Amino acid sequence: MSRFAIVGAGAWGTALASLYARAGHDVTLLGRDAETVRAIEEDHGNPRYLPDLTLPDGLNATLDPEAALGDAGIVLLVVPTQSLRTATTALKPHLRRDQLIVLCSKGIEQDTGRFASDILAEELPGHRLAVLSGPSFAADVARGLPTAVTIAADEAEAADEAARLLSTDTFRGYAATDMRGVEAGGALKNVLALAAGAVAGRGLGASAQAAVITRGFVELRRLGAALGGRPETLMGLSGLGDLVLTCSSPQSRNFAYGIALGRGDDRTGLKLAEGVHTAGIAARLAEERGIDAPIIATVARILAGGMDVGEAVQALLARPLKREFD
Ligand SMILES: NC(=O)C1=CN([C@@H]2O[C@H](COP(=O)(O)OP(=O)(O)OC[C@H]3O[C@@H](n4cnc5c(N)ncnc54)[C@H](OP(=O)(O)O)[C@@H]3O)[C@@H](O)[C@H]2O)C=CC1
Ligand SMILES: O=C(CO)COP(=O)(O)O
Repeated sequence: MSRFAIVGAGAWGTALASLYARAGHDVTLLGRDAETVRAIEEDHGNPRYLPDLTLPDGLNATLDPEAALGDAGIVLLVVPTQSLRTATTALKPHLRRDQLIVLCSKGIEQDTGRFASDILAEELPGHRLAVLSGPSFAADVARGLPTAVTIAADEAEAADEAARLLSTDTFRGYAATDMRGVEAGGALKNVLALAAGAVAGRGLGASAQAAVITRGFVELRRLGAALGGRPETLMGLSGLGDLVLTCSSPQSRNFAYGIALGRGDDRTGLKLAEGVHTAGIAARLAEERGIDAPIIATVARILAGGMDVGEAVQALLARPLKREFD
């Protein structure tokens, strides 16, 4: 059994910690909020991020980075993308080159256009990295429901090894060598889920929602490929698979945020929706590369306050007709 350290005691970090503790691994969750750490240790729960779930007995939580990371063989980084650089910098003195670092965030750093693996390469050069991404709601994984994800590393053997280490009897990891494609799919599907949610929230109908998901997938494939992802990765679990999940369930925080946008509801206090932080930079990356991505650009404009959802729908429908496949 391996020693796991999981950084970030939010919904996804706590779910992955539960998964690996149930599978018999020695797991320590590193939090930064004393009450959350206390609740995990003493009450076997994380009411702030995963209410109504009982966490397994063997799951430890701490505020002390050295206690969590010191003798861990596998370190999962599970913080929001915009916090990843700060979190990594703070942990640097506690991390070792022989540890496998697994990146679980889904987004693009908004000031730099960097993905998680770029941030790690800059902040912790020479460390072994894997990316874990795919259709996987925290509450499902924490409950032990069957889940399949992509686990990518630079080399095939390293990816196979990471997938073996990170799979359990309910959590099936498919190995891949296209880290960039996996990261691009995970980041862009969140932006598209905002669009699909806005369509649902505005009551535009199931047909419009299917159109947005399908045309959104065209944009994910175009931009994902321009950013260096392989077509088959973008068609896989971490691309199409996660797009389907996130664009079709209010359990998704991005879809739920989109619903609020579509309804014109107040969005203060909603849970983390990574797409809100990724939309602007994704639109900019598309523009810089000459990639046609009107849905992503429209989401970015709505979030920046440049148009409302009604105007956005009119503008998208008024675009010149074109061939479906160019
Ligand atoms: N939830 C899900 O179903 C899934 C989420 N993901 C991805 O995982 C990432 C994390 O999401 P999720 O756990 O759901 O988010 P949550 O909002 O539920 O939790 C985020 C956690 O990160 C902590 N955190 C934030 N900044 C730092 C920092 N600088 N140092 C240490 N801890 C920090 C927060 O601490 P505090 O409480 O103190 O603010 C909080 O515990 C996102 O990129 C998301 O897209 C991927 C797959 C599934
Ligand atoms: O990434 C996820 C599912 O794969 C979680 O989606 P949300 O962040 O939208 O809740």
